Amino acid sequence: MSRITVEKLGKRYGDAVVLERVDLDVESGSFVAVVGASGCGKSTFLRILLGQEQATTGTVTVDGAPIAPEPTPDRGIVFQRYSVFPHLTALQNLMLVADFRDGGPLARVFGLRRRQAREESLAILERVGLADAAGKYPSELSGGMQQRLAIAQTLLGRPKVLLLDEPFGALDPGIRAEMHALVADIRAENPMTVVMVTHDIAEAFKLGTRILVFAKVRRDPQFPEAYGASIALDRPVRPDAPTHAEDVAAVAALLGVPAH
Ligand SMILES: Nc1ncnc2c1ncn2[C@@H]1O[C@H](COP(=O)(O)OP(=O)(O)OP(=O)(O)O)[C@@H](O)[C@H]1O
Repeated sequence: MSRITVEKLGKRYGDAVVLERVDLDVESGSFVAVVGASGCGKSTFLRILLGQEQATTGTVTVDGAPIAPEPTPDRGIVFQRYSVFPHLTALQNLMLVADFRDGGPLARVFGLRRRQAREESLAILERVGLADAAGKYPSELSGGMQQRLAIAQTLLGRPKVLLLDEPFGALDPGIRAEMHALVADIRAENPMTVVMVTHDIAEAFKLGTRILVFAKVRRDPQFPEAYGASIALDRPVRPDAPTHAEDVAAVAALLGVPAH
């Protein structure tokens, strides 16, 4: 597990300020759900946590160390539309991750470890409901199936920090509920720190242990790009208050949407 510390983070693209004064300390093992209006900088924030994007000001550390600019197996991400490798079957896509996790990208895993990697890959395919699709190529899978394969791929990497950018948005409600249960199970098996962006307030309260609302705290109607979003609300999800009615209302009010 990993502790994430964000201090005085700011991000601008040209003259447009996207994020400003973001301060955040995420305890190891937390599940932080981030909500906010479209375009307020949530994905940008995740890309900074991934190391894919540089902050303009401020610092981000994981367990006290700056974020490495290149991907590492410690951090896994699932995007809203994740592209898996098109020239590999579902099983091969997963075995590639197991190879990478167990020995780095150039390592070949032989013998017993390879058999274990295959078994583990088949097991997670089963858990995401793709057992019958092991030999299929991504182009032969529906969008929702590809997304489930992408989720399986990231979970198989057993990242210490899991970043989720609306990973369930395109899935139908039944499958989405199954994926929620899978993420909860995998978290129980392999403790990890999760930051998830979602548009769905109910999903945020269902999965999160803490809810953040990103919104502009300062505004200038003449110059809308002069100020960026920061954390406008930060609430723990209290297990003893199963309906979260007051907190849901506070989040919905900030987002300008009905609280139901
Ligand atoms: N590479 C980039 N260059 C210039 N502007 C960018 C870049 N990436 C994002 N932006 C701008 O930064 C702002 C924040 O974008 P971002 O995708 O982080 O928002 P978001 O909150 O994730 O939105 P959504 O909920 O719609 O996915 C937007 O105005 C976007 O146009």
